[in-house]
Amino acid sequence: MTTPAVVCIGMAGSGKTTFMQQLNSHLHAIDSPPYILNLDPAVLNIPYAPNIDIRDSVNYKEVMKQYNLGPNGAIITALNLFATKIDQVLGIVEQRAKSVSHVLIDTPGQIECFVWSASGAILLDALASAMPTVIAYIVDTPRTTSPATFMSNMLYACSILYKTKLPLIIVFNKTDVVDAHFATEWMTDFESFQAALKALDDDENNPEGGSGYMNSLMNSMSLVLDEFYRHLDVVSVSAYTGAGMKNFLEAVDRKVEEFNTDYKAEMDRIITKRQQEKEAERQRSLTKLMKDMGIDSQRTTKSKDDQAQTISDAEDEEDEDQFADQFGNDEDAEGILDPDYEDANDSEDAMS
Ligand SMILES: Nc1nc2c(ncn2[C@@H]2O[C@H](COP(=O)(O)OP(=O)(O)OP(=O)(O)O)[C@@H](O)[C@H]2O)c(=O)[nH]1
Repeated sequence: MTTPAVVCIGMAGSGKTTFMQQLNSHLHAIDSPPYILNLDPAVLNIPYAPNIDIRDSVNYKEVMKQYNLGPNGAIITALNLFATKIDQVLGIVEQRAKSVSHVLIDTPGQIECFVWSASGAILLDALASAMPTVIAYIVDTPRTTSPATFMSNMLYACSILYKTKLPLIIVFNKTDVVDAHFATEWMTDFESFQAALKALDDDENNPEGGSGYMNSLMNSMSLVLDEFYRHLDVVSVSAYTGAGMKNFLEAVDRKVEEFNTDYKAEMDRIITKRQQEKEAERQRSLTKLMKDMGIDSQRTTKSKDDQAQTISDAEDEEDEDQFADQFGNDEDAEGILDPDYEDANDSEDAMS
């Protein structure tokens, strides 16, 4: 499938939801409407109409009450509950994606709840195995003008790239307030960033000026980031005015190409693993069923020398041989879900 999925990730208040709204309007205006998923269970109002909304299947407040959780724990648990439905959701998305230009996904502002949770990984893996998937990391440009904050933000983006292994676009948002030129310059010209760091250090009145240790750390970090920047696409947008949406879509196209050439092999490995896990699960259920029905297990594991009595017997043997080749060790086929996921599965009350 070639319709790309764009997953919007960004710190709280960076403008993900507004960006999604603007992108949605832009795509409608150019007559290529997207399909939209909201994965933020705690959001109150969404200024666009999502096609699939996590809030329709998981009641966030009920999750908080039932599990006695705080806001972040409840977001993670809500995502876990939603992940139990991923096969159904993906089936619908794959079906609908055929008739839309893009699949857009909004995520919670608590980045770690999504990127670092088991359910976030399951959702992203499932998505990337079905269609080219690109991360749009939304940055609040006016809040990133100091070199130290800028570097922290870029390190966060780097950790997302490292964790998801998906192509990443840095989206400098709110450029109607502050032009992102300073940021793009820092990313392309190492010396200008060093100069900004030095100016910060020389300014005695600036509380962000660091100690000798901090300065040397920031210098080393900026060298590491220089390598990270080479693999990125950077765009400046204003989710408020709509500026930069065309550039963003062009960047998505470039990243889709990169996904197909660089990331597909890794994704294919994940698909194969998932198929093996499914097959192992099927086989486990079959073995259990046969045991429950009192069918002699010897018959299913008879030696190759035994003569097949019927055609179906012969086919069974073939299947079993293939299975044995693939799953000599049952442990290889253990489920990909964490225990939280299993626990969440037990709870029907929080899910409507
Ligand atoms: N000036 C300006 N304000 C923006 C822009 N994009 C978003 N905002 C404002 O920034 C604030 C946060 O925007 P949201 O879209 O709710 O941010 P979010 O990242 O979805 O927030 P969470 O859902 O809490 O993580 C709102 O007041 C928006 O109006 C922009 O491009 N320019």
